[in-house]
Amino acid sequence: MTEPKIKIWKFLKITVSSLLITALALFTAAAIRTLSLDVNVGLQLARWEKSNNISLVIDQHQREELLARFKEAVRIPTVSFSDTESNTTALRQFDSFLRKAFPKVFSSSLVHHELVANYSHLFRVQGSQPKLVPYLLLAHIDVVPAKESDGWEAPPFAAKEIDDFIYGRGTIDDKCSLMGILQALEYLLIRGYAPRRGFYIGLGHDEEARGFNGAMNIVRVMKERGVKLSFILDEGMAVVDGVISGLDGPAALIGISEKGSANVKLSVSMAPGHSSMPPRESSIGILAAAVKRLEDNPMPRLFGYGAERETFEHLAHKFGLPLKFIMSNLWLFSPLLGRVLERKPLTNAFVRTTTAVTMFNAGVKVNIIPSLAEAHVNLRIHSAHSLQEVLDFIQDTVGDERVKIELIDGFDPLPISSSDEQSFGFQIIKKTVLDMFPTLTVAPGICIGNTDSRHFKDLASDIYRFAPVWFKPGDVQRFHGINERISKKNYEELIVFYFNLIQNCDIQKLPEPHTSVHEL
Ligand SMILES: CCCCCCCC/C=C\CCCCCCCC(=O)N[C@@H](CC(C)C)C(=O)O
Ligand SMILES: [Zn+2]
Ligand SMILES: [Zn+2]
Repeated sequence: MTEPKIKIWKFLKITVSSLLITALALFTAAAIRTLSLDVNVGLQLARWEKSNNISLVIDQHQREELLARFKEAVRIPTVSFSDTESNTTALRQFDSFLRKAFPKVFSSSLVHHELVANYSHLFRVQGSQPKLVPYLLLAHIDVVPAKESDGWEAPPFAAKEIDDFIYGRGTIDDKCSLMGILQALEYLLIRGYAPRRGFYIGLGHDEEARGFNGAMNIVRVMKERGVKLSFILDEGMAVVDGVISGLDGPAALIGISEKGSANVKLSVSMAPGHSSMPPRESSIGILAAAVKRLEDNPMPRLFGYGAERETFEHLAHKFGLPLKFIMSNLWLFSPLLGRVLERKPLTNAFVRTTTAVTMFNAGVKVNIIPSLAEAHVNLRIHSAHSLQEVLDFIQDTVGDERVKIELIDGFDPLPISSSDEQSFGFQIIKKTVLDMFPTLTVAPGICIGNTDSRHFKDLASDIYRFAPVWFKPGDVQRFHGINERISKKNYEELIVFYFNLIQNCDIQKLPEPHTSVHEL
């Protein structure tokens, strides 16, 4: 499989002279604007409240036990096959497994547990200072289907260990977070920890089938109780290491929004007939032409108008020149960078609303002119676009009244969560990451897929999508793909991350910010 790296160094093929001419022309036109060399320099926190955090020391025996528990979780095939079909036997088995694996969590007087919609779980961990607004950690129990015959190196529900990695469906999506959160809480409770700030843990059972039963019912229960949250942390983004070429060192991308989505059905109906007397145009031909027009006319380039702009501005200082300069001045160069990023599917996803034709059905027999041809198009909506604008664009591009266009489901891009120095959730996550991995660059990111957290948007204005799962070159394809795996070390890091994060959330307020912007 081809590695979907950002071919940043293709920039080098852009001649220095053309770059300078463009820059100078635009610079003159925008003479009152100031060029910056690095917009991220000042974004560091000054001083944190002194804390007495317990540090997590894991001995060899505990290491073996925590890995055995994780493997057991992966071996339970909690597959969501579709919106209506899931493995309910496995979901019930998973419930029993959790109670056995984390006895302290299920027996502590500080923890209230309830089953929601039969298979989802909601935990409320009581804080000693009720004035501190609680937060929510989310993960999901279900996984997408996996077949060994697709090319897995190990059976997908065996949790086999190969070269210090555990292979299996759910190892990164999302049982590592689920088990990491509960294992961290188990360890904290064993050590006698009682949080100052209360928090919730929500484990949905049908995220891979849109979360309509699990997450949505957890939301309903929380709304009925009038819960308001300071922030939410769910799956989504990760630590990328060598995935963005030209970037010096690994980066933790904390998702501050996620793209919107739309599923649109296109259909053409005609009178059926004998294939010996074909009409000049068939339903298949008309529909195929419409689909081709959609593929040939991608949605407009919007790079720089959405939250993706912040990602590149934050990462700018980790690139060499000229990229550092370009990314630090996206007010000038975003059209240029957008053109480069659109060349690869992974980075194109950050540039525009994407259009994917995912299903095409027509015809029942070789000698019958088909009466109905149908195609499904899945669109992922850029944060500067709206669902309505996308539907209007499809209508204009198809431009054929014989093609019926129906919106099956869809939603706008999610609001953009705060990521400044006053942002409690973002800064707590950032501090927790940097305490563990001091050399990482932390930047806000956009989640190109959707997560259960979108159902919780009325409960918190700040939603983050992140876990410190390390993605190296080739790993992004393991997500919903073959050979999904996590290293034993990385799983242990996730436990430490949640263990520290929960304690870091106990601080009363963030330290005072300080800023400085270096200008040319
Ligand atoms: C600037 C380049 C940055 C590259 C970052 C790459 C990091 C990629 C890491 C993970 C891939 C994104 C996965 C996001 C989670 C998606 C979960 C999912 O599949 N959700 C479903 C939900 C649906 C409602 C069933 C979806 O289809 O989106
Ligand atoms: Zn997931
Ligand atoms: Zn998934």
